[in-house]
Amino acid sequence: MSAPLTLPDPSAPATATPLVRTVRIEEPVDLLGHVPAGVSGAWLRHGQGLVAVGRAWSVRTTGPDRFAAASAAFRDLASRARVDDEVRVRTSGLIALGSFSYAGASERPSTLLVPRALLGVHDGEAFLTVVGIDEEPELPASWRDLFPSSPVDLPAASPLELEADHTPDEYQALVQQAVDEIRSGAAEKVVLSERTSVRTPEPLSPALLLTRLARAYPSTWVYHLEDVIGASPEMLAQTEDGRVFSRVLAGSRPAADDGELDEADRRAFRADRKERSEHAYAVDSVVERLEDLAAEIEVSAEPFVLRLPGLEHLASDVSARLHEGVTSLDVAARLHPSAAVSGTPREQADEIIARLEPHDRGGYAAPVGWMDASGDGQWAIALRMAHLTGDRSAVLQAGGGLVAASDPVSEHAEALAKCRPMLRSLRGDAEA
Ligand SMILES: C=C(O[C@@H]1C=C(C(=O)O)C=C[C@H]1O)C(=O)O
Repeated sequence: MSAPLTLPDPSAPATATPLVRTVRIEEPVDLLGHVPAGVSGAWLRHGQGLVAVGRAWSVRTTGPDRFAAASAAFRDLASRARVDDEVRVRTSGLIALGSFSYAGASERPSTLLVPRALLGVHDGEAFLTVVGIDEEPELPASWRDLFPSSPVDLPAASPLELEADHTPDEYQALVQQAVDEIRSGAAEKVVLSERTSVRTPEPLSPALLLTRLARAYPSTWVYHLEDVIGASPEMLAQTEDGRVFSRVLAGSRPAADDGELDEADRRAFRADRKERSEHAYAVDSVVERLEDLAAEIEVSAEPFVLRLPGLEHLASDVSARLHEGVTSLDVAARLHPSAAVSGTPREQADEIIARLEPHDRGGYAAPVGWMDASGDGQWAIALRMAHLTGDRSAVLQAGGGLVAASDPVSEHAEALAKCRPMLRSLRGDAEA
């Protein structure tokens, strides 16, 4: 295995001292109304969270130890931090946003980044954090100077140009090949995915995409850092006060956008043997690995149905008491990739994925989130996402779990349904 490569930002020497100041904003703040055009990162849910501008410090890592290397660099930075925080809520003070790559062999670096400034809302309380490296951070006269209003949402200009890596027939043949390998005993579950390249008529605006995603999918964790952007329904590792929470999704079906779903229909989905087995692999993968880091693990007695616009998932919540000193990123690193995004057994599934998927997954299906100086934080799985690849180009990626009973046509439909949140936000309309 290659040694991990750690690339600290050249502007931040190893002795860098972060000076952090968080001040309360007395007036109510509509966070989604203040995602500025130059946003450098974001984490949004139910209208709360963090919006970032600039970069005070960052570390980039690659290789199988990319999590540990990034974690060590941030811990080192945090040990020197001087923090003046009058708000003292979960997301105030020294915060790093992060996006990791799916594979240890990926060429795309994983990043932890401390922004120059963060606008935050937590439990209705608004605040501004500013960070200086080796110098006092400057507080602006008004928080609006750093976080002006979000770009104005214009109606869609003209249609997107879309090109999937495969034709529907080709993708279904790949699914069939994976299913055949599963039937022959090579693995029990494999999560295969498809990429769709998009060209847009107008330059892409991460700020606009974020506000659209957060407004249309308020219950998801909407994220952006570096080249990834999306609206994830799946929480890999959330820690607070010595406890860890993980929401495992596996087993999906397209659903109506609104209107109440027939209860009998939903019961049938929950009872479906194929969906349940797909789901069980994912839950087991999380529970087994959590055992190394936590005790008193509790799992939802029965999977519940998580409803999103256009899609439903079987979901289980897992919680546990963390062993002393274990950080949110330690948990994310241990759980990644769970069988919700790789398969079972993990090594065999990842081998099949690397063979059948034509491209490196980059940040797709990998941890994305934030962490504070104590190591507490939230790491979602970067799903329902795009890689921003150019001024007017992005690559969407989505897939689904395959077991011996999977059907290529419905799997293809599921992968397409999972692209809809990003397609809709790219188009700026309700149709996708
Ligand atoms: C792989 C994706 O989603 C994952 C796979 C699911 C499934 O197979 O049912 C459901 C949710 C996610 O864990 C994706 O969105 O691309």
